[in-house]
Amino acid sequence: MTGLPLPPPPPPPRPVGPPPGPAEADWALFLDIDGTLLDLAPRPEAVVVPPGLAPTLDSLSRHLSGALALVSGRSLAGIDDLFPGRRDAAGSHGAEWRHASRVCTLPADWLAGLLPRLGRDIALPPGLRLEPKPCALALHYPRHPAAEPQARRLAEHLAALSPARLRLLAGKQVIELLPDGIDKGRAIERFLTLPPYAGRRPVFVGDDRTDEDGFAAVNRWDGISVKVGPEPTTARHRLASPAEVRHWLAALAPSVAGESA
Ligand SMILES: O=P(O)(O)OC[C@H]1O[C@H](O[C@H]2O[C@H](CO)[C@@H](O)[C@H](O)[C@H]2O)[C@H](O)[C@@H](O)[C@@H]1O
Repeated sequence: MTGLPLPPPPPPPRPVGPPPGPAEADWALFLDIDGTLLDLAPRPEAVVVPPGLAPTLDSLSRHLSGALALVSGRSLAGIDDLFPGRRDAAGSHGAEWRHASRVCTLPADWLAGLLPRLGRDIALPPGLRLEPKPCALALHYPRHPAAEPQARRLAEHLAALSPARLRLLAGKQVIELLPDGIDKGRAIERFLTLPPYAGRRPVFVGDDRTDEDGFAAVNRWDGISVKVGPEPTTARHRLASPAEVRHWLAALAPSVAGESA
């Protein structure tokens, strides 16, 4: 009996090595939060910030003359709850952005129009948790992997209802709606046009599919892209876990080695 040929197996993760260290003084360091700096938790509010991590970031920031920014899917307010100090950051995947004292947030009338309808005249699948942000909406389906198609269908429905052009972004047990044209790569490139980031070699560490835009941008700038975890990636270096990231960061700034792991 002849059958159709089997499709080729998916390519294995690229054998990329660990990132270099210690930090060169001309790096611009961009760090994702969930799954990178912090271990994942069942709920966004359940993550734990190890006590030595913020001092490590502060020390590295000084070493890099301030060229360190957090680049996260969390809102800026959510970032500040975890890492106080109004650090440079891109929040909501870049829909919110803070550089020194300057803050930019995209208008989000589309979200104000949709939110009241959710659960009232738009049904929510069981197990779905909504996380509204200033200009993005995350649909979490924790511990319900089977809910992913329903979450995706709902997100597509909401995007179709919205007068704004939106994009869907799939992360770990989450689908997010955010304005079209927003991604972490653009957020990083925006920092790279401004002091103290301009002229430096970008380094971006992230763990999720939502970080691939950031890796692509950093690769274009001949920077150092670091994937956390085993999944396929376009990043050129790899670390196994957030604990490895924290060890690597501590070793980048020798004066604080061992504080944050
Ligand atoms: O870009 P990041 O800093 O990695 O943020 C991505 C999303 O992180 C949060 O959700 C994720 O982490 C939670 C805590 O570990 C986890 O419970 C959830 O399943 C993950 O999707 C955050 O809630 C989102 O707003 C961020 O976009």
